[in-house]
Amino acid sequence: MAALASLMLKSRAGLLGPGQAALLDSVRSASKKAGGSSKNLGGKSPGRRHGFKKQDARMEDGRMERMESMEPISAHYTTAYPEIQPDSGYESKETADGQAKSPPAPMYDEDFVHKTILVGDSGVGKTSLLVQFDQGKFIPGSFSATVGIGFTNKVVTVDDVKVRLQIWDTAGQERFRSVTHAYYRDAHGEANKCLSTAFIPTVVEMGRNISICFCSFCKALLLLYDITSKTSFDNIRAWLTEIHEYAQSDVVIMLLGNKTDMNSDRAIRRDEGERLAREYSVPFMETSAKTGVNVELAFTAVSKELKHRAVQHPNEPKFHIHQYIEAQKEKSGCCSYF
Ligand SMILES: Nc1nc2c(ncn2[C@@H]2O[C@H](COP(=O)(O)OP(=O)(O)OP(=O)(O)O)[C@@H](O)[C@H]2O)c(=O)[nH]1
Repeated sequence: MAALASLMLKSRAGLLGPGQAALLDSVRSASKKAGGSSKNLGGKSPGRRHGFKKQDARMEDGRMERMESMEPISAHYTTAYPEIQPDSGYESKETADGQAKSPPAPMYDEDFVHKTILVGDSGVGKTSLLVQFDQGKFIPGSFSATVGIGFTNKVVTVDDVKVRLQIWDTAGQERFRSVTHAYYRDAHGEANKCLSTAFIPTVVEMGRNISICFCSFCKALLLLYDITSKTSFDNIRAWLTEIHEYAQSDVVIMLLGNKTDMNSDRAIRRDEGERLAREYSVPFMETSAKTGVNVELAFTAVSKELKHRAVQHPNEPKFHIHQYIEAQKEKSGCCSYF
């Protein structure tokens, strides 16, 4: 509609090109056929809008253009011409009966990519968890440690919207990580320490290193331990300390106790995981990259949290990741905990 107003302004100023003049003519004649006029674009419209006030017609040089040829205060639009729709720039803040209108609900940008990282000691199952989530399979066999980093793009549909995750799989082995010597500059030019950087050995051998600074862009973090490894569980505190020191303060963190299919070799009881998670106020669940238990739920819960943090609709109840996981646990009667 703004485009139409602009066409009419140009028309009055004699600035229309041939194509634009033809377009304006066709809109006018279409409007007439619909029982309206150039003032009233289709009188059979179910929608009523306020707009085309004089201030709407302010020209670039600040002069006001008179708009008598269009209905001055209120006009109708018609659904018979879907290309002619009111745009938000002309929307009034009041409804027809003078009531204040609530602002339009914010839209979630489905093109936005949320960077998510898997961290934890070597061998806890980060790569396996990602493969299970991405491909729905578990590749058994000999363990080969991740070297450097890699990422997988995945789209998760939550609440009918698409949440794009870029999931980074990091190397758990210390020799592939450097925590203390890397810095990044934030949007304000401030130097900040990195949570973790990954060195890719072949590049390092060539005298250079490529480092990825996770804390500068990471929106969510899945922190894993292996329920059969006490060491990996004990190291969670160090990981969380590091995360809290270096990561963005609003990063979504989830603690996962992986390899629940190996219950007979369990070294860490479920309630120990729950207690640790409570201590750090992070959601927790036990997973198995082998059987797939809770793998999807972990990523869905994080996606929902990210989406709700990105945009909160005014009338939407606040999302609580803990409650969501608890509810899913009740639904499935299975295996997710805090
Ligand atoms: N039984 C069982 N084995 C698992 C599970 N997850 C991973 N594994 C096995 O554990 C070993 C290590 O798994 P990875 O996924 O490579 O571990 P990682 O955390 O990526 O290790 P790094 O790359 O060194 O950081 C592999 O032999 C996997 O097959 C699981 O849920 N259950």
